[in-house]
Order: sequence, then C-alpha cells, then structure tokens
Amino acid sequence: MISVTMTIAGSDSGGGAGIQADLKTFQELKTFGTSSITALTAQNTLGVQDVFPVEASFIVKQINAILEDFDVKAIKTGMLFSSTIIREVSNRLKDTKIPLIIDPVMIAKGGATLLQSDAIDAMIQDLFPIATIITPNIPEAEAISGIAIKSEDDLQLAAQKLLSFGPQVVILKGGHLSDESEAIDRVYFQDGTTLNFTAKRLPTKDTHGTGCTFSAAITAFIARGFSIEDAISEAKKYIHAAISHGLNLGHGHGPTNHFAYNDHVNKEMVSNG
Ligand SMILES: Nc1ncnc2c1ncn2[C@@H]1O[C@H](COP(=O)(O)OP(=O)(O)OP(=O)(O)O)[C@@H](O)[C@H]1O
Ligand SMILES: Cc1ncc(CO)c(N)n1
Repeated sequence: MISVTMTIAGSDSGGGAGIQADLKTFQELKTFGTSSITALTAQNTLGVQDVFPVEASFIVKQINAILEDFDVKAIKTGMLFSSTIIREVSNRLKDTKIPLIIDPVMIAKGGATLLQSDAIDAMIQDLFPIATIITPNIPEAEAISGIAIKSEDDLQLAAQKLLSFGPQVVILKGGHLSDESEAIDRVYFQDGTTLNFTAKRLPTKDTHGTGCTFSAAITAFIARGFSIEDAISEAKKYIHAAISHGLNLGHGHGPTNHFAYNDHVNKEMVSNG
C-alpha cells in the first residue's frame, strides 16, 4: 500500500518552495502527500511580496483531520512563522511517535522573514526534542546555536549544540558555505557517528525551494521504510538531479525540476523501496 506523508508548511504561490515543493516531491517519490498550511505567501522567483499566517488553532484542525483519517508514516515541517504556531504544532505532534523531519525555515532567498525572531526559542524548546531529523542550512544553524560558523571546527561545535537540543540527527546543509566546489551535507547522530554526503556544487541561480525539496525527499523515503542514512543519500540524489536539470522559469531564483530524479536517476529504486 502507498505510504502517506504529511507536510506542515507555508504555501508558495510561485510553486517552487513550501507546500507546493513538498507535495511535488512526495508525489514523485510515490507517496500520498497531505498538508496542513501554516501561512499563505504571495511569492514568486523574485521574492516574497506578503505573508498571511493561518490561525494556530486552524493549523491544528488540519493536522487533526489528517491524523484521524490516515496512517501517516512521516511528517515534515517547513515555514512555521510564529512561536504560537510552533507551540500548538509540537503539542499536537508530541505523542504521535511518527518520524518528524524539521526544516527550520527562517529567511527566504530574497531576505523575507518566514520565522519571527522570537520564535527560535520555541523551536528549540518544543520542536527539537521531538524531532527525528533537523535540516538547518549554515545561517539557520548559526542563528539557532548562537555559534558563528567559519571553519570545520565551528561546524562541529554548532552541530553538538544542535544535538544537545534533542533531535536524533542533525543535517548541516553546506549549500551556503562560500567558495566550495562541492555541496557537502554533514550528518551528525546522537551516538557520535558522523557522515558526509557530497555532490558537485552546480553553478546556477535556480535554487528556489532546494531546502524544502531536500527535507521533503528525506520524509518520503523515511515514510517508505528507508533507513535514515539511505533516505538522506537518496534525497541528495533527488535534489541534485532537480537542480542540475533546472527548468529556467521566472525572472529570479528559478525553481528546480521535480521530474529529473525519475527521468534521469531512478531506475528501479522507487519500485523496490
Ligand atoms: N548549487 C548547488 N549545487 C548542488 N547542490 C546544492 C546547491 N545548492 C544547494 N544544494 C543542495 O541542496 C540541498 C538543500 O540545501 P540548501 O542549503 O540550498 O538549503 P536551504 O538554504 O535551506 O534552501 P532554501 O533557500 O530553499 O530554504 C542540500 O543537499 C545542498 O547541499
Ligand atoms: C512558503 C515558503 N516556505 C519555505 C521557503 C524557503 O525556501 C519559501 N521561500 N517559502
């Protein structure tokens, strides 16, 4: 039977990030995607024009509607916007035992605020202790850990600090470390194990929604029963293919190509998984 996935995130009217990226990824990875929308954004490849948050109680109503009807196998969160939303969502999820992947979305590529600055504490206190995986990029890891990341040693320190907040696994996405020819994602487990997932850095401006897509792909593979390590490895292939076969749409940071994994990478993995 097909596995059910859920995303709790904001809507991107431009279709490249947020709920839209998540549902496209869930679909391409052969899971049945459901969603609880936390905020509307008026957004395109050039930036975010406005944000309209949804009432926290209505976000929980959407989650209830899904969980009361479906056997959800994995959940991801994206844009959560406020401390009230974070508290209500974590309160609803804390006893579910469903694997939870948290993409701690804070700022859009154009600079718009997708998480109010006073909401970081709520994320640390309420959401990270119940997380299976958190997937910060470098600026997010810096804001959450309070450690400026300029070197490999800083990365280690920040990762240890993030692990101390309680998630089982921390993925530090290297997409934002400058002058590297490789896009390295470093994975840290509570038992001290670390793994690096490396791919060639692709020279493109069309990276709108890469973080959303990567965490949604991890969520889909976990829902289908992959181990955490295999889910990350395969999600890295999904996002790399999606960036390399860009669609050249819009006038700013264009969206990635969700068809690329099945068209160019996956030959039998999806039917076997
Ligand atoms: N130019 C690139 N070439 C190859 N891989 C990339 C590139 N940019 C990002 N990635 C990969 O895409 C994934 C998402 O990382 P990224 O750092 O872009 O997330 P993010 O900053 O959270 O994205 P967003 O701005 O959508 O929130 C990671 O696996 C990262 O290594
Ligand atoms: C709704 C939404 N969520 C996440 C991101 C981060 O890419 C974005 N730009 N918009």
